[in-house]
Amino acid sequence: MIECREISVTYPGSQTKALQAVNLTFTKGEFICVLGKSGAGKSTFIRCLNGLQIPTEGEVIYSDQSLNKLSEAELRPIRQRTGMIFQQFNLIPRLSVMQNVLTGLFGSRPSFKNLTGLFTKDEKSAARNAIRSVGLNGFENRRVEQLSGGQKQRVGIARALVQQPAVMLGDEPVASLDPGTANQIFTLLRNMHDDLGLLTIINVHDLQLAKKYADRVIALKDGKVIFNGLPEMFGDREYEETYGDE
Ligand SMILES: Nc1ncnc2c1ncn2[C@@H]1O[C@H](COP(=O)(O)OP(=O)(O)OP(=O)(O)O)[C@@H](O)[C@H]1O
Repeated sequence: MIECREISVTYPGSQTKALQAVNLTFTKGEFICVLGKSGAGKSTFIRCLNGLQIPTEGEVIYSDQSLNKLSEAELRPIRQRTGMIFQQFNLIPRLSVMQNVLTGLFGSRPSFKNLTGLFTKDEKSAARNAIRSVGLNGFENRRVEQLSGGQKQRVGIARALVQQPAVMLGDEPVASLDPGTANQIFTLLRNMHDDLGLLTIINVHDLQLAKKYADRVIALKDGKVIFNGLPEMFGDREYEETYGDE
């Protein structure tokens, strides 16, 4: 479904590669966690998967299309089917839960419609269903700034869900949450993944979460893949290699 062929990223003005010749293949139905210490290249990697970052070398193939070769207009439907959740939630704090979730539909509508802020009955109903499925029934009109971190991430997930994603990407989505809430969010993501048959790829700092929820673990170090396999094969030696003296 997604294939990374020898992708490398060098940021302008930087001497080092943030990603170095990464070769990986991802299939529908897989739930994958990407581990690595700060600066290992996890965010850069996730951003390459939906065309937010175009590799300086190599290419990402998404359902037989090379992302390098697509125009912004051609990338749009791919991004629309790719839900993305973030560490800092990337919500609009002063707007309601409902209004934030509806922004997930922006990519599928003509821009002039987004300027009006008007949504159809069906769109509102889809947003309400997404809000219900993340456990926030009754919070539709609550302003996001009044919610806890875990509730905010649920709104982020509902916004991704309303896009009817085939792929769900997460860039450290639980890094700002306490361990109990982080587990609840991962349980929600895993259930959603199983129900909808998604491909889910999530950056996470916490090895225990990766071991508990992932089908496959990938570890990055200095932009290189140093582990790619079953969570139970990621042992002390792999931990030491990934995190070193952290
Ligand atoms: N916009 C940028 N310009 C220049 N260098 C960058 C940029 N973004 C990231 N880097 C560098 O690329 C490398 C990989 O960064 P990246 O953010 O992908 O790592 P990460 O594993 O996600 O780290 P963290 O967990 O701290 O977010 C780091 O050395 C970082 O300093």
